[in-house]
Amino acid sequence: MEVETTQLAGVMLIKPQFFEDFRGEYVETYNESEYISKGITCKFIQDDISISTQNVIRGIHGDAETWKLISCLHGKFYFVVVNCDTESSDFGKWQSFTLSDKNRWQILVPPKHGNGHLVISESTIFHYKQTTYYNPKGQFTYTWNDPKLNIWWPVKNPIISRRDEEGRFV
Ligand SMILES: Cc1cn([C@H]2C[C@H](O)[C@@H](COP(=O)(O)OP(=O)(O)O[C@H]3O[C@@H](C)C(=O)[C@@H](O)[C@H]3O)O2)c(=O)[nH]c1=O
Repeated sequence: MEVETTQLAGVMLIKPQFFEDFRGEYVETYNESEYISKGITCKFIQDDISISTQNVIRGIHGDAETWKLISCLHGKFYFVVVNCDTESSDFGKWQSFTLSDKNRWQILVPPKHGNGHLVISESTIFHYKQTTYYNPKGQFTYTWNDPKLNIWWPVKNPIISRRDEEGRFV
């Protein structure tokens, strides 16, 4: 696997190796010792998936504690990471990536960063590992089109949840 830095400090792009043969494909999606050897030393304690249909945006969500390792198990999505640390000079800096079941890319998202994804394929399975247990009270939410962040999305009218429409800070 290859691990690359990105335009955002602490955010890493991981490109796992995948193997194809006449039966299909094989990918190791996580291997603790290999990730540690590449500098990804977070202790992941919870795994999650969400399944969404085309044109859905989930996010922008984050919190002050959690590292997330994001991947696309099925389909394709446009994925955005944004620095949400109001004390950082990089607040509002964002970068986008396209994750799919073809490229198998993963993104490591540090605490105080928000993430959101737009489903491009008919449906997608968004998967992530995280270093904390679910704590909805600790999470922040920015709307996908918050002018403070000014993120470019390849869509004008996404399907979003009530929380994501309001950009609630819980
Ligand atoms: C996030 C989460 C949700 N849930 C439940 C609560 C709720 O009833 C249902 C749906 O939750 P939400 O509406 O918050 O799901 P969603 O809007 O998909 O929230 C997620 O968005 C992406 C972008 C992330 O990065 C995640 O960290 C998470 O914030 O799932 C859990 O049981 N455990 C969890 O870890």
